[in-house]
Amino acid sequence: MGSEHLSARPGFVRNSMEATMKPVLQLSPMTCQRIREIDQVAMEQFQMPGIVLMENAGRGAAECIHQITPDGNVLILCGKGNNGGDGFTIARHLQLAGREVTILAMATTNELQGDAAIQAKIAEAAGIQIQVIGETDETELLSAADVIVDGLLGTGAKPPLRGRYAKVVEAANASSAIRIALDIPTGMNGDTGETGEATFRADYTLTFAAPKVGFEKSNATRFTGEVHVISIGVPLKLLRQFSS
Ligand SMILES: NC(=O)C1=CN([C@@H]2O[C@H](COP(=O)(O)OP(=O)(O)OC[C@H]3O[C@@H](n4cnc5c(N)ncnc54)[C@H](O)[C@@H]3O)[C@@H](O)[C@H]2O)[C@H](O)CC1
Ligand SMILES: [K+]
Repeated sequence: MGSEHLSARPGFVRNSMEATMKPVLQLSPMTCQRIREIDQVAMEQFQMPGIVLMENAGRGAAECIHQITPDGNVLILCGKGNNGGDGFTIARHLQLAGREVTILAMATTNELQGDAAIQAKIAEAAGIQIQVIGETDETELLSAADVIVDGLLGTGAKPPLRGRYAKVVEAANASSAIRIALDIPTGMNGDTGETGEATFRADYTLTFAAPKVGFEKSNATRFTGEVHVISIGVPLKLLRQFSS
């Protein structure tokens, strides 16, 4: 029996957020440095390669994006670091769910390093459309998007934005698309909540592992929008080590 008949069967659990498991332990807000310590402990003490953390982050974020915006084309802005790597990962999972996905990358794949480079190569092999800034009409891409995902900068960046990042963020803010930030709205300091003149104004922020302390600062919600915490799949024992 083809899968298309499965959903007709009464009691069939459709793929939805309800079907996605949530950690039993929610971590309190943390600094970016503390979050990076979670990565380090996961890799060094729990033998979890970084690419596994990124795959978990990307898949969890993709499921949430598909739940928040069940249809419409998605433009994913990918920076040069692992925040961008999350974006490449998300693109594959949204494509798998049948969504129309385009990536606007701030660098070519061979300029990327580490886990981000791996995810970008997988996305390329998967045939996902990747446009590189400066080699495409980004204004056209941004104005045509129904959903814009901000995978430009995360915990590894400190404002003010350098180079073309500010222009892309301002063009995204001017669009009528639903805006979803990955981890931290680009342009915001995750520790202080301070925002520069160009800060991604998100309707939703999907933040990894734990909320960032900066999100609690005044007027931060103007840029984070509704915050959802996305699990990166580290063991409960590790979460317990980091829960205050
Ligand atoms: N444990 C977790 O939560 C996990 C988080 N993941 C994701 O990884 C990013 C952090 O990645 P990292 O490579 O350390 O840094 P970024 O991608 O945020 O940025 C680095 C990148 O940006 C350039 N840069 C720095 N400052 C600026 C600036 N002011 N203007 C322009 N460009 C800047 C810098 O040169 C680098 O190229 C985290 O946020 C999560 O999204 C993992 O995927 C999973 C585990
Ligand atoms: K971001």
